[in-house]
Amino acid sequence: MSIGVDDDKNTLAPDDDGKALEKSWLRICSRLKGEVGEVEYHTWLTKIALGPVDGNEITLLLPTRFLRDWVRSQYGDRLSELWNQEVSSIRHVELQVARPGDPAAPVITSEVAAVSAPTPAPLSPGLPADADDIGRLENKNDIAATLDTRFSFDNFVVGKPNEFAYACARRVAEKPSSVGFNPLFLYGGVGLGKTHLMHAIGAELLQRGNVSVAYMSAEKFMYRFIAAIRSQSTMEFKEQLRSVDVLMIDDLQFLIGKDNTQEEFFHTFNALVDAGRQIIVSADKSPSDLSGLEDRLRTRLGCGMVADIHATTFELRISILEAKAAASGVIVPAKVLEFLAHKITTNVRELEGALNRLIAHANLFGRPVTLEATQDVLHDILKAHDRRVTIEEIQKKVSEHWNIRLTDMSSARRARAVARPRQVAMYLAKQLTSRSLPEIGRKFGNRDHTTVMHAVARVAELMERDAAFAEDVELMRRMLEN
Ligand SMILES: Nc1ncnc2c1ncn2[C@@H]1O[C@H](COP(=O)(O)OP(=O)(O)OP(=O)(O)O)[C@@H](O)[C@H]1O
Repeated sequence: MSIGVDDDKNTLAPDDDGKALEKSWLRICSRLKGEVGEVEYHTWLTKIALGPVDGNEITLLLPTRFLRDWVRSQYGDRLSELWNQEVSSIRHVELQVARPGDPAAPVITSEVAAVSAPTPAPLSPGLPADADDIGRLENKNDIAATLDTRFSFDNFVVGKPNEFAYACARRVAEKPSSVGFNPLFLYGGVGLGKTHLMHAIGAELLQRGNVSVAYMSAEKFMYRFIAAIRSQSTMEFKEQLRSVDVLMIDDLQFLIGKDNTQEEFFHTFNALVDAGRQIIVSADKSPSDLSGLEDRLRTRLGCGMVADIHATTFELRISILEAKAAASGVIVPAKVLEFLAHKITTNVRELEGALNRLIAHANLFGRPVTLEATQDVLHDILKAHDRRVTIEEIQKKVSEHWNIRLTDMSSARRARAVARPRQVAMYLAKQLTSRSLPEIGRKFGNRDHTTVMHAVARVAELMERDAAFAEDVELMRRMLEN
């Protein structure tokens, strides 16, 4: 969940009392302001506050979850780059929700920083902002990480592609360490809900009480391990890890090629499983496909329950969007949800990000969400997902289907046998690409954008009235999308 960059330039002095960081933060704020402009900066970025630094990670705090998610999706990478440029030892920016009275509570916000010289901030590396979401652990701070309370079983939308993984996760949350479910190995493509399920398991276990849970990414595991070696406290680190009831390691593929960390993980893994503790691991591939991991580790990882999260289906994407739209309280028309589910197909995180942007826009400007507004607000995202269908392909397929000449897509002929397929092609160009109306018009013999608008409206109207025609157009769309 943290954002990282790689580069080595300036480093943070070990005895830095926070002043250098404050100065860096001031410079970052002023650069950001210059880059995004006054309005954006004041809308989204003035509420960020400096949190603690822990090794190569700096925490930035935001007052609400909504702002945290927004800043993460829109500015996360840039913040990370800017921090790394300022202090090369900082490779990760962790965005968290601040809590009042938190020991690591923010003192320097970007708002303060942007207008006046700050007073020094106490940058004590205390508990993370969501400290009480952490499982009960001896020496809590060292190995525990926050569980993200956004991710629960209740808000995980279940469909065919993920029902098995979901059932396994629930089972482990109810009865950890059952034979056959230890380890639980969750795998699947990027952004399909592995982390969500792990956090949900953690939250459920903690709610049931009396267990200690540790969750961390494999990357964090490695950094902690290296830090322990540096500070000559590996024994302590091992003991902490081996004292938990449930250990969850996310994105295990990160350990490929990191032989020493793998070795350490292998021993921890064995010690925990042998002691009857539960291990939950996620990765982007199945244990047998994780070439680059040691064989003995792969074999052990595959010994328990291996559950695959498959790519989403259109139906699942619609259900996820419906659930998230309902939770936001903003009315998002079914047409818009379908449009998004058609356009963004591979990654739920991106799908969610697109919806969040629409919702933020609607909230900010008090305007209803419409298909037109969606195409406008999400122009950049849609463009990135557009590569599959070009207007030329649409014209070719439609001409073949209605048996007209390809040149008639641009000709001035107005006979219905030609004009109707041309209108359908314009309609599909509007639906399946992110080209603007004037751009589409140009591709159809330099027609005016109002002609395209008329064509789009006419085809939509005909589809409402004529089921056979609607079926034809839908068939075209599916053929073009595949
Ligand atoms: N079935 C689902 N129901 C609700 N939300 C989902 C579902 N699947 C994924 N998400 C959401 O999509 C986003 C990405 O999910 P998550 O971080 O769990 O993916 P991941 O598989 O761990 O990705 P990565 O491979 O990048 O680690 C999260 O905000 C999560 O809540």
